Amino acid sequence: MVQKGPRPLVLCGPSGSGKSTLLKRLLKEFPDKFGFSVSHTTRNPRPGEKDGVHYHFTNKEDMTAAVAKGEFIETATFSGNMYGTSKRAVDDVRRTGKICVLDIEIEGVKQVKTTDLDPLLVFVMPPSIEELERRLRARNTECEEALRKRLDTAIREIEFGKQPGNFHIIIMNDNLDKAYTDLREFISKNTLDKDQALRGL
Ligand SMILES: Nc1ncnc2c1ncn2[C@@H]1O[C@H](COP(=O)(O)OP(=O)(O)OP(=O)(O)O)[C@@H](O)[C@H]1O
Repeated sequence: MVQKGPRPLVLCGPSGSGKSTLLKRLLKEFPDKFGFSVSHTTRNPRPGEKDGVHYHFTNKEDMTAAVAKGEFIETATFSGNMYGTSKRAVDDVRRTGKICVLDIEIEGVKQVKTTDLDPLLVFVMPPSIEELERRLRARNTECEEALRKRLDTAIREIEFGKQPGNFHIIIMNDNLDKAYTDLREFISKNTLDKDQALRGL
């Protein structure tokens, strides 16, 4: 059972839409207000990624066993790799009194909606598929095949993101400063608990 605490924040959107960039800015500006739920993944670390910080890096066998034991809130397979949020990862953040931020896939969002987590649901929208491709190419973290898969998936994700009722807000990440301001404003307005309100926003 996930412990009660501040309402979590879910960031979802196609690969390359800017979730990590927005999240990094939020955590940098408000280090004492937000905490990142560290996901598990079976994919290999990218250069610079640290185990336990960016992800808990694991393998399919261990992760499948932990999922079977009911240790995960949501899991998804993406580009051939498993991803998931463990109950412990969310509890670790909630125990500190911070707002727990989850960066998850659409399948994960659907699963989270069936739990009592009750998060604020944010979809980060890229300006276009063409621009998404430009950004992913410039990031230079994927091989051609992985990039193609991400772009194909992005088309379906954008459709889901646009459907009314699937998210509380769609943040258009055309201009990064504008997208960040929109995100901050949304969180500020929707943080109902006065104690966790983002004073000074
Ligand atoms: N508004 C923007 N304008 C231009 N470039 C941007 C903008 N937002 C993000 N980027 C760049 O696009 C790339 C993808 O962004 P980011 O890594 O944050 O995406 P992501 O959604 O977290 O992707 P993934 O799900 O694969 O981790 C990065 O190189 C980032 O610097």
